[in-house]
Amino acid sequence: MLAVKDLEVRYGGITAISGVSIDVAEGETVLLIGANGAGKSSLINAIIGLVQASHGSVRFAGRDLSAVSCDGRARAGIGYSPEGRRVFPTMSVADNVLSGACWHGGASQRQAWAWLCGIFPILKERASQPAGQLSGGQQQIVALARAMSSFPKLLLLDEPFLGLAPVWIAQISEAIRHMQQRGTTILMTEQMARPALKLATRGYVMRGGEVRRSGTVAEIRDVALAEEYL
Ligand SMILES: Nc1ncnc2c1ncn2[C@@H]1O[C@H](COP(=O)(O)OP(=O)(O)OP(=O)(O)O)[C@@H](O)[C@H]1O
Repeated sequence: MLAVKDLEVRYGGITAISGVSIDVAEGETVLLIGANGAGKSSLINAIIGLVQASHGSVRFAGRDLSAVSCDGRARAGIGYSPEGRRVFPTMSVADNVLSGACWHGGASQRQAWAWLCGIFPILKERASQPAGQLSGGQQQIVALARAMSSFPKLLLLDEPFLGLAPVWIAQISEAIRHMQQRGTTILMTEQMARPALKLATRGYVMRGGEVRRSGTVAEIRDVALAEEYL
């Protein structure tokens, strides 16, 4: 479903990632693990189109995305939950969530809202409250629901557990399992290897902007846990 080949991302004179190639097959949950600065966000941002790759290619469902805009990639079926949640703080919880599928018609948005409130009852309880007033865990739920609201084929989750207490990690993990049961393909980054390894089928370990190891969860577990320690 996703094929990244020999990707390079530069910020001026800084090379954030280079020579990165990863594949994600339909229905898989693939983990990108690595410490701060490993290049995980740069890779995710290049896939969704927030940063321009200086070399290499990203293909989604057989289509080269190099000339496709960020919102074109979202419309093509890629959902994205950014590192640090990035909710719109003055917009209501409901508007935040539905902004993830703003090109959908009203019926589809109502269906998404009902579905998401069933998974996350807090969305309904806080629907009209400004999202900036929520706790970090609650904001992560808003960010995840926003990414899910377009019923994406591929879900990109950038550090969904960052800074969260165990109770919120459990809720986010449950929602990720829900998306897995729907057959959604997932690519997630994490520094917190332990909860992420429970969700993934395969993974890549990144360090210094490069993929250093890849394999099944069993094959990368030791290296991933060492990266978590780092
Ligand atoms: N906008 C930017 N301008 C300059 N350098 C950047 C920028 N964003 C990231 N970098 C650099 O690129 C490298 C990779 O950063 P990136 O954020 O992709 O890593 P990461 O693995 O996601 O780390 P973190 O978990 O801390 O976000 C780092 O050296 C970082 O300092």
